Amino acid sequence: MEKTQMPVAREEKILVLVRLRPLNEKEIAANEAADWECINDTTILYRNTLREGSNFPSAYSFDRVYRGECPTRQIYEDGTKEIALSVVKGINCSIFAYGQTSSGKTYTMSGITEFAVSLKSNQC
Ligand SMILES: Nc1ncnc2c1ncn2[C@@H]1O[C@H](COP(=O)(O)OP(=O)(O)OP(=O)(O)O)[C@@H](O)[C@H]1O
Repeated sequence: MEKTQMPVAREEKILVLVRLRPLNEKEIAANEAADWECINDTTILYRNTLREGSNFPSAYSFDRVYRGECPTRQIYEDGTKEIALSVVKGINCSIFAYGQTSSGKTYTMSGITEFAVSLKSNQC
């Protein structure tokens, strides 16, 4: 196929967002420090000194990353609202959370579900 006949690149269908959880009371009391830091809107940095000298990269980029203090509302607005609206319009899509235990999956998914439900009831 000639280059001019190549199909136009399709828009990306999968969006990967990373949300850092703030340290909880127990972690603060134990003087723990967060291992991850958002250094801009798309990159997180691993800053555990145990990894010093390792060959693993310390910066990882995603479609969007959110600091611990970022409210669920913001994550909903710029990360998942459009997807929720598509579902309301009958387009199949899904949102799922992945992460280690106590990382905030339930907290985030319950929060965005509440916003999505209020969006749907506002549309009825
Ligand atoms: N962004 C956040 N801001 C404040 N508190 C948070 C945040 N994320 C999680 N938490 C709190 O951290 C604790 C663990 O969160 P959560 O239960 O959502 O984790 P989980 O990933 O669903 O855990 P598990 O895999 O064990 O079910 C909860 O007490 C929750 O309220």
